Amino acid sequence: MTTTIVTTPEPSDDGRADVTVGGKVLDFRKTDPVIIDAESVTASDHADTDTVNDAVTSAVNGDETAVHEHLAVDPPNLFVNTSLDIRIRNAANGKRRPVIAPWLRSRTQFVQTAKWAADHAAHVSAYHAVRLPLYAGKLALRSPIGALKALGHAGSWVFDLESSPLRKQAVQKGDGELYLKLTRERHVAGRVWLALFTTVALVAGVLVLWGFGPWWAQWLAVAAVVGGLGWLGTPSDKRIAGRAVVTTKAQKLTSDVVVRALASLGIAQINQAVAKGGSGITFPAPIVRDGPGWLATVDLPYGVVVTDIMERRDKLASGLRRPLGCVWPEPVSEEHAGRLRLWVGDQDMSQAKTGAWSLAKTGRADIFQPLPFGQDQRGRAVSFLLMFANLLIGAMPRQGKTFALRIVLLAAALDPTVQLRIFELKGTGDLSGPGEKCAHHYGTGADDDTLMACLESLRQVKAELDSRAKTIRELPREVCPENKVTPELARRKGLGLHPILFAIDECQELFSHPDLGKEAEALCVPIIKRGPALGIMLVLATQRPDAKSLPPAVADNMSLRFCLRVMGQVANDMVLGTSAYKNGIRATMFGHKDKGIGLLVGNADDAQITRSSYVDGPDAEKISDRARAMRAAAGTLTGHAAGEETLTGADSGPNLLADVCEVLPAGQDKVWSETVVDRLADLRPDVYGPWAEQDGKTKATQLAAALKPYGITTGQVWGTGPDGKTGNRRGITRTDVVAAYRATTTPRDIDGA
Ligand SMILES: Nc1ncnc2c1ncn2[C@@H]1O[C@H](COP(=O)(O)OP(=O)(O)OP(=O)(O)O)[C@@H](O)[C@H]1O
Repeated sequence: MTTTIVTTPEPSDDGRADVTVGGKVLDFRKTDPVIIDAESVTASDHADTDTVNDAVTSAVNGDETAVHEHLAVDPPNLFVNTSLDIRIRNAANGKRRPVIAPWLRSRTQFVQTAKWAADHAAHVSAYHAVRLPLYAGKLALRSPIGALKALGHAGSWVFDLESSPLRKQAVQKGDGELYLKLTRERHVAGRVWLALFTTVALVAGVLVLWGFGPWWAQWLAVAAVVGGLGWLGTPSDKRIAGRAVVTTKAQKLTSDVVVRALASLGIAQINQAVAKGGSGITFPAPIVRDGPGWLATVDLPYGVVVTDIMERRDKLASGLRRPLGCVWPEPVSEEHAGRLRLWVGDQDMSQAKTGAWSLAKTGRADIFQPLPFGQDQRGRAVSFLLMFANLLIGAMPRQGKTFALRIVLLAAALDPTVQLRIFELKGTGDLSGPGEKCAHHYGTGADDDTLMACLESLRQVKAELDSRAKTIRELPREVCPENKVTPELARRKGLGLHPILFAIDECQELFSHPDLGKEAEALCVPIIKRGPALGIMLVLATQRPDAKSLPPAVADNMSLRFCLRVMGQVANDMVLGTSAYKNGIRATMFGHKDKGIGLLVGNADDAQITRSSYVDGPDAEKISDRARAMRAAAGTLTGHAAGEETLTGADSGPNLLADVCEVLPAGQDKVWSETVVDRLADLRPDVYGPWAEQDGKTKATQLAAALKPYGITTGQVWGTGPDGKTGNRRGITRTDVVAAYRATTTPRDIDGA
């Protein structure tokens, strides 16, 4: 096998030197020769020989044994001068650094940085302030030594002791001329007089200060003298003040360290590759600083896939000599299965300080824009667009599922146009902030009443699907070109297209209920499928992601998924989607300490390791108060938050209006009352079955009586019966029912448009 030796071109200003090989830019950072396997450089690699020759000197070496791949991937230590043309070319290719640092351009980042600087200064000042007596004691103890040193230096200067060795040397060499010259230059007499004068002046100054000076000046003088002498008397290897902040600088990540760590995983192909005569491990890009850590891109030996590395993350961390929470291997999905992106943080992600949630203190959210959610392992903000999507959150117990859900609900609460329906089926009141203060429907507990109320709310939302679809269908094209809810439509008076966020925490309680589970599934599936375009978002959270607790028809159709630590492949795939585990998207890699850290799928091309922002209970209450005030001002405080009970719960039976809406499909505007009753009996035989057992006229009277409290009247309607007979009979108008139903669920118009 032949080997092409490529000498590294001279680096650019920033220490980078780019070589174009095979259409890819290889970025070298060292001046060492780089050896790449000739097989990896195809004919096309040499097509643009001018480009390559500018930077690359190729030579063919027939030595079969020298087939190693060593890319100069380690960060540079030296700045090397470069010729002007290469500098210009590299500058043209290079990334321009911003004229004004990004943190100075972003108000949030500026405030964060200023806050950090103020905090830091306050900490350092407080640290040293409490240690001032200690520092004073140290200085006082060291001041006698300092005084002796000062006298020594002064004596040596006055009597010109520094030149004494030179004079001795002149005597030893017998160089009389030099001796005389050195003696003439001594000026000892002048220095003695100056020293005497200075001493007298000092003594006089001390006496004057002692006799006539104010007390503070006397103490200041004592402090200055003792401090100065103490400083002089401090040994060079000792400090006076301690360190207020100890920085733990993480070890630089180099290719050697990465190869060593990979070799420690016990994977046969890697061991063969790194053994003498093996093909080695290649780095298609240099190891670079990336946020608060290092990023290495590695091409694993043939046959090794990234998932092999991910499932040995703990061993990899041991090989890198870093805490587990610092080591984050990921596949590079757009490349081959053996390309590994390894990010090694300076600090354990679970220990690293996350910034405050951006909406924690001020600001309002817009549901049509990405909602701030957390940070990735590199400290970059992670937000996602919940509008037109559904979200599934899953995890083992106590890993941060409810905290993550709460962030989403608080963000939605801060957009007053969003109607919240929140059911927290654990019963601990974790979501009581947004639930009690802002939600249209709110329930807490796993009892039958709460489950029935949740189901009833779901029925209402399900019934909304048809009425919203009809509303959208009937809107002029220019108003609704995409046939979906827009911010303008969501605010339009009377349209009833306001966004609805339906959240169920511990949804397994509902889905696994022997009587209600099936209906809950039947309601959620169409909401998940049709809801997003109609402005309805479903957010489910569960600690038991299995087929019984989370029906596959529900789990399969969720578009956004956030999975915190889970134990196995089944739970992983249930939350993150089929084959996620096989594709290396594994929330099983998280440990017990990784609270709030999970994989977010559906927001970007690749799964994002994300830590949800931390907002504790008291802070959530304050944010909810803010959101409630916004809603009150916008006139969107409805239902539970406004003190009205629009849910009937188990005892009061299902919602008649929602049910009538459901059995009257869009397009059937006028329907005989007896037909409506028959359909209601089909929908819910246990409730409406007895109504349907009566004759046609009685059925109509029964329905009229039931609808009367809602202001709905019946009238003569032309229609066709099940037997095909047509005629004029008592019936209802669909628009009347929809309008009455909306009056119970729709918040008032936001902007009065
Ligand atoms: N983003 C976060 N950062 C740091 N710690 C967090 C974060 N989110 C949650 N935690 C910690 O994890 C603990 C458990 O969180 P949470 O109550 O959300 O878990 P859970 O999965 O909902 O639990 P359960 O299954 O019992 O309902 C919290 O008490 C909190 O201290």
